[in-house]
Amino acid sequence: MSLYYDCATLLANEDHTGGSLKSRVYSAKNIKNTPAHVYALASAVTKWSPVLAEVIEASGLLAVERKLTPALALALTHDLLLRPRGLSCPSTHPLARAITAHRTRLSAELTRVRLRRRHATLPSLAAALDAHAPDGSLPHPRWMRVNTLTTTPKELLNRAFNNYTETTLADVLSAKPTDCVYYRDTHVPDLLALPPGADVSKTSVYRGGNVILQDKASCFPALLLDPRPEDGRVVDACAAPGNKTTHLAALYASHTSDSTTASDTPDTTASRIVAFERDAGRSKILAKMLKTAKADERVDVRAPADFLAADPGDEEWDDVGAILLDPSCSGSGIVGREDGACVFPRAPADVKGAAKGAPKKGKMGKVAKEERVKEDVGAEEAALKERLTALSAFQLHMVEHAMRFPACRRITYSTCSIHGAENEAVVIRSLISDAGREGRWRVLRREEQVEGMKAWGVRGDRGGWVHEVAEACIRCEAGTAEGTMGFFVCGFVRDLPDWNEQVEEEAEEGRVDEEEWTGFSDDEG
Ligand SMILES: C[S@@+](CC[C@H](N)C(=O)[O-])C[C@H]1O[C@@H](n2cnc3c(N)ncnc32)[C@H](O)[C@@H]1O
Repeated sequence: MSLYYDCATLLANEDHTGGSLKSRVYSAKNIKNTPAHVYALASAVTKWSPVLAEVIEASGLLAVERKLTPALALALTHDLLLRPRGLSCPSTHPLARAITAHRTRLSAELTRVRLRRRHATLPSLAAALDAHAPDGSLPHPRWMRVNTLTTTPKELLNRAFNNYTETTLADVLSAKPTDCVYYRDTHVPDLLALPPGADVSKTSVYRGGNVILQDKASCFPALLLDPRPEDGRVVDACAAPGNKTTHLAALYASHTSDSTTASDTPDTTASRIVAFERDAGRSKILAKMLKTAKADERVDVRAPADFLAADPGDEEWDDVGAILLDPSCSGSGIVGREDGACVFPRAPADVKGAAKGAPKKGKMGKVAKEERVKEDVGAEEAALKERLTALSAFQLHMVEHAMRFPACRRITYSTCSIHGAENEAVVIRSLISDAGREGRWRVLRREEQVEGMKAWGVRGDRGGWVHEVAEACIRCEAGTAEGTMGFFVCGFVRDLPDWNEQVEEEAEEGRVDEEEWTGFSDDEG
C-alpha cells in the first residue's frame, strides 16, 4: 500500500518542489519504494488524470470515503480500473477495501467519460491521451525555444542535435518520439519542434537552460509585445512559471546590441523587466526558472506580490512602457499536460451536485440513465458559465489596471483559453471601459504587428466583433497541422500625445487660451 502513498505524495507536491515529475521522484527523500516503481505509477496516473478526475467526481467517491485524498483516490482508481492485474496490495487492506467497494460505480463512470469523449474502446482513449491531443486531432509536437540568453540556434543544433535533420512540421508531427528530425518555426524566431513525445528533459541543454520547453502559441505574447530598451521598463504581470518572462528577457536583450549607439539608450545592465507573481509556491518555481535560464539578473522579481496592489499612480512605475498580461484563465486550450501537471478531482464541497453524484442503490432504467446524463451535462454547462463569468471579470480588472500605468504604450493580453468570454469579450470590454477610453487605448492592428504575428493566419472570432478587433486578435487552435495548443493574444496600444509639442503647436496657433480642455469624448475611444 505504501506505493500508493508514495505516488500520492509525489503527485500532490504540497511543498511545491520545482522540476519535472521524474526529477522530483528521483530526488525525493520521503518515499519507501524504488523511484522507478513510483515514477511508473505516477506518470501513468498523471496521463490518465483528466479522465480519472472526472470519474471520481462523478462517482461521489470522495464524499463517501473520507480517508481518501484526491491524489490517493487517483492512484487507487487508476490501478483498480486500468491496471490489468488490479491493485498491487493485499485485498484486505482497509484502503483496498474502500476503493474496491466502489468498483461498479467507478467503472460505469469511466464508460460514461469514455463515450462522452467519443472513444469506442479504452485503448483508443489511451492513444489520445498518449498523443497529448484532443480526440481525433493531430498530435502535439515537442516545442522548444532556444534561450538566446545562453546560446544560439546554430550552436545548439551543432552541440546537442548534430545528428538531427531539418524537415517540415508535417513530418515532425508524424515522426516517432525517438526520430532525429526537427522543424524550425517560421513565425517565432529561435523556436524548434521535435516529434510528439520526444523527451529532452534529460539532456544537458535542457538542464542548463539552453532550451525552454514552451508551446509555440505561448511564445506569441512576448513576440507581439516586442520589448525594446526605448520602452523603459517592461512588466510581466503574471509571471510564474516564467516561460514568457525569460522570453521577454531574451527579446529585450536582442534589441540592446543594435540600439547602443543611441545617445538616450537607457542603462541596459540594470533589471529592465519586472516580474510579478502572486502565488508563493509558484514564485519559487519562477525564481528557479529565471536562474536556470540565466535571466535572473535581468529580471526584478516581485514575488509573491499582487500586480493589482502596484499603484499605477506611484512614481515608482513612471517608466513602465510595456506590460505583458497573461492572467489565470480556464486553461481550456491546453491539450497536453506538461510532465507532472496532474489534474485532481475536486473536493466534494466544490463539486456542483456532489450529493447527486454519490452512490445510490438500485438499478436505473435506460431512459432514467439518459435523463441523468442530460442533467449532468446541463449542470456542467451551468458551472462552466459561472466560472467563465468570474474569470472574465477578473481578467478585465487586470487589463484595466494595466491600462492605468501612465507611461505604458503597449500591452499584450493572453490566455490559454478557447472561450470568447475570456478573449475577444475581455478585449472589447477593456476598450470601452473608463481606463480604456480615458487612456485612449486601441488594438494593435494586424498591419502594425511584428512580422511573424502579422503573418499568422488564425485571427479572432468574428462573431459580432468589429472587423479591426477580430483581425487584431490572434488565436491558435489545438490539434491542427500547426501543432499549437488553444491560445489567444491581443495587443493594445496607445499613441500618447507629446504634451509639450501639443502645447507649443497650440500656442503658435493662438489656441491655448481659447479652448478649454474638456477631456476625451466617448467617440474617441
Ligand atoms: C497563466 S499563469 C502565467 C504563466 C506565465 N506567464 C508563463 O508563461 O510561464 C497565471 C499566473 O498569474 C498569477 N496571478 C494571478 N493573479 C495575479 C495577480 N493579481 N498578480 C500577480 N500574479 C497573479 C497566478 O498565480 C499564475 O501563476
